[in-house]
Amino acid sequence: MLDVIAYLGPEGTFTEEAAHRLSKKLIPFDSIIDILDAVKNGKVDKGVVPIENSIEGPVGATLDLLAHEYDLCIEREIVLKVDHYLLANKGVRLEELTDVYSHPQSLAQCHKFIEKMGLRAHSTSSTAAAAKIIKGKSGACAIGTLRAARLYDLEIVAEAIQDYTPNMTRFIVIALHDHEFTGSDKTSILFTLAEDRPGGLYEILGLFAYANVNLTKIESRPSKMGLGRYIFFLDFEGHRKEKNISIILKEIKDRTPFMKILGSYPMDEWYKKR
Ligand SMILES: O=C(O)C(=O)C[C@]1(C(=O)O)C=C[C@@H](O)C=C1
Repeated sequence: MLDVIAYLGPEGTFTEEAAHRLSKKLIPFDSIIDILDAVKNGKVDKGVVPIENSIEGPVGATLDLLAHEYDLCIEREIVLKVDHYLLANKGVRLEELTDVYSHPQSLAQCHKFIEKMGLRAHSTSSTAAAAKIIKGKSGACAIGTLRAARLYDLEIVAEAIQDYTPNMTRFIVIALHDHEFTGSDKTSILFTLAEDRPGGLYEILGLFAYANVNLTKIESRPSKMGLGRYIFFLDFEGHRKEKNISIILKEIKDRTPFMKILGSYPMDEWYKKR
């Protein structure tokens, strides 16, 4: 039985492309919080959301919702190569364009192009939403996918307009439970420090170095408790049920006021080929 997967819609988004790697039974949602809600309430089996990009960095909404609002698991990661296309209504020439619409992440990943073209930028809930919005809109263009051009009958006026190439976005698959041991896994956690003192973060990171566990990502996000108070997000190689990892996680739990294990899941092929 194919899983029913929630993704950031409408049809034609990069998140849809990532979700298609899991299943053909996809349901579009307008926002990341709606996707997490659908997973939490059992309306879908899983949800696919973006978590970081190689140009723009973290997707704050995903990190903040997983930290503060939802107790859900990361079951898998999907790394996608993202090429942004400039889409416009049929017959419109590049020099006639004045306004560009797209998801904030896409606008940021194409910042130099937008500046060079002198376009006014407008944020939308997704790239495909932008493609629908510009239909029939004079002087308007959208940054989106090849599929969105076909779905919404738009012309491609410029290709691969992102500021840097390759441009990769990492998505996570959110479920109620995380993955069993597969032998080449990653684990994601978050934690806060008891106090702001020299060596506080070093002591936590040192637990991994001492156990020869490789960290693949560290990110700090505001804890919302005041300036200078952070939540730290860590990704590292290994499964939470492996003995050496479980010992580290117990140590962190004993030394920090707040720690969450977001999940253990198979490492995407992209990381294995690096
Ligand atoms: O709007 C889309 O097409 C999305 O899938 C969202 C999203 C994102 O939020 O990062 C996904 C991949 C790209 O980095 C640009 C936008």
